[in-house]
Amino acid sequence: MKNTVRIGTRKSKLAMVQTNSIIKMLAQIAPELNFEIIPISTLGDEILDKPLIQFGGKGVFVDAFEEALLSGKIDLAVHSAKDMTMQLPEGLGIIGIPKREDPRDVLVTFDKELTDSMKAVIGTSSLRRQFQIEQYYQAECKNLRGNVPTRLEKLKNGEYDGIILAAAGLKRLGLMEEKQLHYRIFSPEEFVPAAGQGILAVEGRLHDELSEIVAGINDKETAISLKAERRVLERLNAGCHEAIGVYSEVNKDLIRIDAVYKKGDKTLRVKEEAFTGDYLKAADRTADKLLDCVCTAHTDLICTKSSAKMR
Ligand SMILES: NCc1[nH]cc(CCC(=O)O)c1CC(=O)O
Repeated sequence: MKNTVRIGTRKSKLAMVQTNSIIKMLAQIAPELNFEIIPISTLGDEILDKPLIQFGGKGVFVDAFEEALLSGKIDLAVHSAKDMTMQLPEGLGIIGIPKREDPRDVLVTFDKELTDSMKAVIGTSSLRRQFQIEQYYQAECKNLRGNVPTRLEKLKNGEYDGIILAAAGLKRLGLMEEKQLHYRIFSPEEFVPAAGQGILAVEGRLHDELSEIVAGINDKETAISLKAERRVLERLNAGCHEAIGVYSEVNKDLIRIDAVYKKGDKTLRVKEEAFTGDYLKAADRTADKLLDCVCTAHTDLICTKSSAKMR
């Protein structure tokens, strides 16, 4: 096997940090390998003035990588799992899934904390974040794009009273303890994260020698969680233009899945629990219940398995 592995990554600082952390893990299990980082520009990085939903959704961050992987220009690509499309091209797959970083969402404010039910202009382009933050504040959501440091700059410039970011990105960039910033961290129960949030996924060509090496970085529980969460999205046929949160946690023999879905004026919530080995069945049941309710239920809120209420 060639011993220089070329790893494609987006150019943002977060993408670079993520790629370097994967390289560190790989270097530990395969010290004979060398790594070269190949920065790749995607449509999603270049068009910054529109919400993603207006120009093709999630795929805009990953298509260029898949071409590069298939043509052999790169050997691996490092992604935030939550930005990945459901269908990967024939021959490619997620071959490495390390332990999940903090999955939670954080409301970041500058110089102040928001009080409950206060009127506030909130920066986020995510429909999932929009409908959930409305459960806590009288939020008027304004589009917010760009990489994490740019988003924080826009907050500091006073364009927003608060912005919502993933704890994972903030932590990876060392931006979770900035002076003057306040962080309201929501538990996954209070504010359901995006499928795959906080998880890194290494994409590569299936069944080659490298894929066996990369599998060495896998965290079993994270891998199960990611598969379960992605399965729910797949069954709902949900792209990033859907207001949907899916979060799962594996605890030894048990997996719990928690999903919220806003469709029209209905807000649906489903909780499932199953033996870990049945994680796909649990994901299917979660999706079935959501679909069922979208089609038939009169109630605008359902809770199964437990009585957690959204506010
Ligand atoms: N949509 C952008 C994006 N994709 C991945 C992360 C970082 C968090 C993660 O790794 O899941 C972010 C930033 C954010 O949502 O705050």
